[in-house]
Amino acid sequence: MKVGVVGAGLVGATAAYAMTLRGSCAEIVLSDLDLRRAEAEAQDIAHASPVSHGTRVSAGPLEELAGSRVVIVAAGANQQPGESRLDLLQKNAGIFRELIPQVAASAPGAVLLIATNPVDVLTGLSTRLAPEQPVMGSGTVLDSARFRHLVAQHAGVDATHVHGYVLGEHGDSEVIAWSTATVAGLPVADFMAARGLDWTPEIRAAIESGTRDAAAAIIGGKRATYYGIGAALARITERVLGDRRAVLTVSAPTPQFGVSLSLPRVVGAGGVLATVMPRLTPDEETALEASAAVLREAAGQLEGA
Ligand SMILES: NC(=O)C1=CN([C@@H]2O[C@H](COP(=O)(O)OP(=O)(O)OC[C@H]3O[C@@H](n4cnc5c(N)ncnc54)[C@H](O)[C@@H]3O)[C@@H](O)[C@H]2O)C=CC1
Ligand SMILES: CC(=O)C(=O)O
Repeated sequence: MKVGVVGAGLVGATAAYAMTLRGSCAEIVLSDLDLRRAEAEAQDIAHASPVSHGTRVSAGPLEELAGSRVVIVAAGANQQPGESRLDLLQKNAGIFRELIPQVAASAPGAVLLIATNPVDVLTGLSTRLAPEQPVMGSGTVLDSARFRHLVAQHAGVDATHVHGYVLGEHGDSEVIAWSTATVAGLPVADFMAARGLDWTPEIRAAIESGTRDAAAAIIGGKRATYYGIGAALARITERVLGDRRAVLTVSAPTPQFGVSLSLPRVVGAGGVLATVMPRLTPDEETALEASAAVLREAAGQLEGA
């Protein structure tokens, strides 16, 4: 099972490293405009292979993506401190208009997994640029992981026993859907009460801002985020390769909202197999519609540009 990674920068290389350590696939090919960088990253990651799962890791031009089952796209500019993801739109859309048709031609049939920001708008653009190809974006898989991590920290449990979804934009308007959140199968407030833990509006607000503002905080401290997204991309890729039918908040075009955004979706071979619309509170529904409106406006800026 072969996976392509286009854009061998911090995100693409970290995703390849995560897949190598996890044994997600048999072969990884890295491609980048800067082929020397891709070759150096591939060589460095390949040195982890004999002491992990023996994954074959190489670098090459886009043509070498042929035969990939999934191609992760992480090519393009990242945020500078103070920039929003949407500020990257015109620059990265310009890159995608040239790149995505070439990726699709090189790896027909592969699921395109978009990571480049603003990921929702670029996922929508990619579905138009590669109409024959299954396309999804990493969306709020990372944000949902950040949310689960923070709830788990407060609850004092392993984060794999915390569930809950962040919906809408992977960005400032994202919706932290508390109504979907559980710890050990209990609504969060019930779990905290059962364990005698404080559960105040201030604690909830801190978890919300810690989730929404995580990227800005990390970029402020070390200029980029890559470990969380690298692991998330490996996980999504494995779910496609293994046809695992995992429920993940990936981004995909959503007719109900007229734009690509994140909702819980069943992910397996071929990408998104179904969407599961959660039962939200009225406030969450309003926030989700507002997030969709932000994305529709951003997507509208691409038309004719
Ligand atoms: N979806 C998510 O949750 C996350 C998304 N990101 C996004 O991922 C993207 C990449 O970020 P980093 O890896 O930190 O940036 P980076 O600057 O380290 O790497 C970007 C790479 O893209 C390459 N590139 C540019 N144009 C290309 C083209 N036409 N063809 C092939 N390669 C090309 C560059 O040569 C560079 O190696 C950014 O847009 C960033 O905002 C970052 C973190 C999380
Ligand atoms: C940069 C980015 O999108 C993130 O870390 O969430």
